[in-house]
Amino acid sequence: MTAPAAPVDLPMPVSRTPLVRVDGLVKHYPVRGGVFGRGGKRVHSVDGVSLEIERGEVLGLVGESGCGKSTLARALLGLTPVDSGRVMFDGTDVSRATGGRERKALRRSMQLVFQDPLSAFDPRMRLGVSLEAPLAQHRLGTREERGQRISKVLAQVGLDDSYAGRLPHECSGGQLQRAVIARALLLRPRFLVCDEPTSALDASNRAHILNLLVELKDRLGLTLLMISHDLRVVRHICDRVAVMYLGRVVEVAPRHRLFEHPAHPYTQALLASSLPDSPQTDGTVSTFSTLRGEPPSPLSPPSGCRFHTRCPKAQARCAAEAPAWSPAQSEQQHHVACHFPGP
Ligand SMILES: Nc1ncnc2c1ncn2[C@@H]1O[C@H](COP(=O)(O)OP(=O)(O)OP(=O)(O)O)[C@@H](O)[C@H]1O
Repeated sequence: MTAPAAPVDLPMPVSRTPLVRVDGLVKHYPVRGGVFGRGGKRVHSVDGVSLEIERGEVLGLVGESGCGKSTLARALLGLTPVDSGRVMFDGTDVSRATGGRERKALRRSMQLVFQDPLSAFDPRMRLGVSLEAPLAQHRLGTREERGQRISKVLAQVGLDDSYAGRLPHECSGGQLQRAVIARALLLRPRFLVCDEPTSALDASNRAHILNLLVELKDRLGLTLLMISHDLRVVRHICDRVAVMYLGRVVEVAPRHRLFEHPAHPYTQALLASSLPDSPQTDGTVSTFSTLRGEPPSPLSPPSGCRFHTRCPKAQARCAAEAPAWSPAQSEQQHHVACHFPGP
């Protein structure tokens, strides 16, 4: 099957040494069976995404459910084949790293922190056994050295050695999420993709886990991609934020710029819907319109700007032409893909 062409390339500012660089990434899923199968339709999950993640930063990725965040994350990690585009991790092409040694090195460097701690571990296995598996798979250390490594990562996430002997159901949700993070740290990665790491937790555990991630990032020199539909999570810990809508990134900005001067109407609506009482820099409360209606189907996304069917500012041009990237209000690090950006 021929790969669909990237509908738009989204040229982003090029940093000399980003840890991760994504160029025009496209991932469409074929729909088999059912009424859609006959027409050979495809789900446009990720549709021409380009972005960079700097070393040592926490990049937030936000957007409504189904906009393609997890698909993008899996593609970044080389866990799903892409149709076109490229992911470079520290100079290595992730999608082309097929050699055993290169793939193994990438697997060790890039780790995923799952969102549901309960399903992350085999319920019948003690945590220590589950934690030893990745070390054994990579043939790292003797039995004793693996035990020492497990103790070390457990300590790093705030759990004592006794947790190695526990079954998953003998831990609370917060403790289990710490164990999930410990497992991600076992192989000494440099890049963690955290896919909704706190969505299954209550407010107090959520704050503890987010603080732990920031602390580990600083202590271990990690780079993080923090995926969340919850803007409060992103506001809490991210340096920059990328906003995704229906398979495309529409705005990227440093955190304070995004929350105080959102330029894309979608970002503005997302903020107004999720954080209605959030004060602006001038002390007033957001006056942006909240999100209207449901996102269109990713099986046949709208032409031009994908947000035009829900956008309060939409004009004829928005349906006809996909907007190119431009700096928002001449801010170097703030970029937006919109024909009519701004307040
Ligand atoms: N394996 C798959 N086969 C077919 N369609 C898929 C597959 N995985 C994801 N999709 C579709 O791709 C689109 C993007 O899904 P994805 O899970 O990446 O979005 P998301 O933003 O992470 O959503 P959520 O926040 O709900 O997890 C959705 O329409 C989804 O149904």
